[in-house]
Amino acid sequence: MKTIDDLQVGGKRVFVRADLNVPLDGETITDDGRIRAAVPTIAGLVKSGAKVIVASHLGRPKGAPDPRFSLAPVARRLGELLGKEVVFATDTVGDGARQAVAGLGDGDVALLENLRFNAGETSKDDAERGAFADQLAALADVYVGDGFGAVHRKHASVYDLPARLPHAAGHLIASELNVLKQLTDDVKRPYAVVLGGAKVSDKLGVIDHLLERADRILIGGGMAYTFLKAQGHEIGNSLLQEDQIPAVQEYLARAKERGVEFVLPVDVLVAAEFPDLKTKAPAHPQAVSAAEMPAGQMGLDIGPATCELYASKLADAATVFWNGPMGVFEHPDFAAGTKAVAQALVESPAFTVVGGGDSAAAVRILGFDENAFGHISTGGGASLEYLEGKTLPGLAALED
Ligand SMILES: Nc1ncnc2c1ncn2[C@@H]1O[C@H](COP(=O)(O)OP(=O)(O)OP(=O)(O)O)[C@@H](O)[C@H]1O
Ligand SMILES: O=C(O)[C@H](O)COP(=O)(O)O
Repeated sequence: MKTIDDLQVGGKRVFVRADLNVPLDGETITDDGRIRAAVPTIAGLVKSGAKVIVASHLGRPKGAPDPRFSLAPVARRLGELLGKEVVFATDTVGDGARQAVAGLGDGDVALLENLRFNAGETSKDDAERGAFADQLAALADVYVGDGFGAVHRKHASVYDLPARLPHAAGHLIASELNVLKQLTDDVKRPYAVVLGGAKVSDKLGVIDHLLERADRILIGGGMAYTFLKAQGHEIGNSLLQEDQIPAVQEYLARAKERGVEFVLPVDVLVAAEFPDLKTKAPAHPQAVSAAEMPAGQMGLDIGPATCELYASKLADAATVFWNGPMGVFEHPDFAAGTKAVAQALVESPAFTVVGGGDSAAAVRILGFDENAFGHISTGGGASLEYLEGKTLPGLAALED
């Protein structure tokens, strides 16, 4: 795979596919980690005198313009971080984009509007995606793939566009792969993996692979309840992936056979309903045994005994990979589990990797110093699929 250093970019129009999909509260960016991670590549291109065209998706709009998902606030923040004007194009491949690109001098930067305002970006139809990629290709001379968080998506700007232009990987992709390779090639043991979060169906599959790799797997977040149910426990109204129960039972049996330690919550925090994340009104949580969750209640965080248990299981690990918050950390009543795991990682001498948009944001929003972790990956789904050994479309497309 060529890197950006192999390209001659001076005076050329360089299309940078970044992942600037940041959490927004209205027009306020609540965590700018992904924008900061994109800066080294963009700043390097500016320094080399390229005409830089940055593009990204934000959220999941339905293939048409939707102001809630505009990248305008991101353009402002990117400009602040670069210390220079970022011209914002009001569309992605229309007059706005063409004019913005035509007006670029050497070392200037434009950000296109959300790629997903165009149905072609995410289409399953090769021809429709290809037609959109042709329109994007007309804007640029060279392609730099740097949106690590989106490389697992077979989308026009990630997969089809690099085939149409000279291409290379940017600094973020290169540094993410450098770190994640250490978890696939020569991982230092004991290797512990902590999994949580809400995208349960996306993430259960990775356990299949981890059973061959990890020494210890700790489960929290919304994922834990499918495991507790599979063990025959009552889980009230907690998040459940019912169709995955047989798979989960098979994972538990295989873990036993292979001597992989599988650690599940021993207690959880429950409440009668999902908390209000806007008002943050007190949710009156109750700590209960994981084996005795009351019917009608919902598990929303790991409990205090589990926090201690998980901290002890992480204390002597040599490598830790963590994806997915332990609870609904956005509400103060259910942030303790995520804080406890983050604290355990900070105190551990292990090489620690935190992967995932929400997990990385949680660590920063809860006030942890990101430098206290070995690596904070900008990719959640992307890093998990990479660890699974899957071929990622956005990486395959950058190979020669
Ligand atoms: N018990 C629970 N019930 C419901 N939601 C939960 C629970 N525990 C955690 N969550 C939610 O999980 C969400 C994060 O999960 P997600 O799987 O998206 O994490 P991520 O991998 O870091 O992000 P991404 O995959 O988007 O990069 C948070 O918004 C949190 O509120
Ligand atoms: O947040 C992410 O994981 C990436 O930006 C990809 O977004 P997606 O899951 O909407 O494709």
